[in-house]
Amino acid sequence: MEPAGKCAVVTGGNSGLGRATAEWLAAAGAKVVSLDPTGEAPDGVRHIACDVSDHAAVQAAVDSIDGPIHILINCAGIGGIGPIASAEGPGDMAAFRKVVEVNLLGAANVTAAVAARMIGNDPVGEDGERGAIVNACSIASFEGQEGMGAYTASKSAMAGLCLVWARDLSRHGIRVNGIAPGFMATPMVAHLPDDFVAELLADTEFPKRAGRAEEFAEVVDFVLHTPLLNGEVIRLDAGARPPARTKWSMD
Ligand SMILES: NC(=O)c1ccc[n+]([C@@H]2O[C@H](COP(=O)([O-])OP(=O)(O)OC[C@H]3O[C@@H](n4cnc5c(N)ncnc54)[C@H](O)[C@@H]3O)[C@@H](O)[C@H]2O)c1
Ligand SMILES: O=C(O)[C@H](O)[C@@H](O)[C@H](O)[C@H](O)CO
Repeated sequence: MEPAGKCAVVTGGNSGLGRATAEWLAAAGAKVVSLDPTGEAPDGVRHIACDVSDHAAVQAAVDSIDGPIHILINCAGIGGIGPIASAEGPGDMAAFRKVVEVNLLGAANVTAAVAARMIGNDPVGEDGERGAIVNACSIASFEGQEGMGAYTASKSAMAGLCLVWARDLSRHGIRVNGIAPGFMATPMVAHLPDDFVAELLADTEFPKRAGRAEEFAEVVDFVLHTPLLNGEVIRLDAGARPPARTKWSMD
């Protein structure tokens, strides 16, 4: 899927990985729309204020986009830390629900609305491709650390859904893939203490540094331009396999 002249929806396109991807898509000649409840879209990107966990708002936002939609990047996401239970009692189920509602159900809301539109697109190129969808997964899709239950629930589901949604949509010429980053330097993780981050990065293989948002956008570029890639989740984590817990997180 060549972005030039296409329409791309990026959720969470006003910050971090989504913003870098929206900027790359716009520079590549796509018409880009960011669905994000806060912040400002990059130059040349249309912003629709939208909470992806609000099903009706998502449908209205997608309906307000004229013409075909070819590309969807599901980047909207929030973090959340807390054990399922502790000596103080049960874990915070409202917080658990919120993370799953945004990261998982939000992505499902947008994918349902956008994919339904993609199905009506004219087929493009020798394969007759109609659309391409990329899900922001996480290293936590595979190795969630202590206290990361809600986030891991959402991100392991997002990874699992790449194949299922690819299977749902293959008959319509729509591909679905995921990218699973390790620690990326974005506003989402800017509040984390330096010693915690240092310990995480020490566990990477090579290179031992945080990823840059532009490196995520470069993998999106590769995914969009590689027609044979479908139902796959690409790790982008410098070979990191996080331990169960960091020294920092121990009591
Ligand atoms: N930064 C990392 O280390 C890292 C690693 C792996 C995966 N991820 C995932 O990548 C994605 C992007 O993360 P980031 O680091 O760029 O974070 P970020 O906080 O910089 O950007 C996330 C964006 O999502 C938006 N957002 C939050 N809730 C939303 C909602 N309900 N509806 C629509 N938009 C909403 C935010 O306003 C923000 O603009 C997330 O799904 C995150 O889980 C991040
Ligand atoms: O998805 C993310 O926002 C990040 O990758 C974090 O999950 C950390 O890198 C992880 O805690 C390391 O185990």
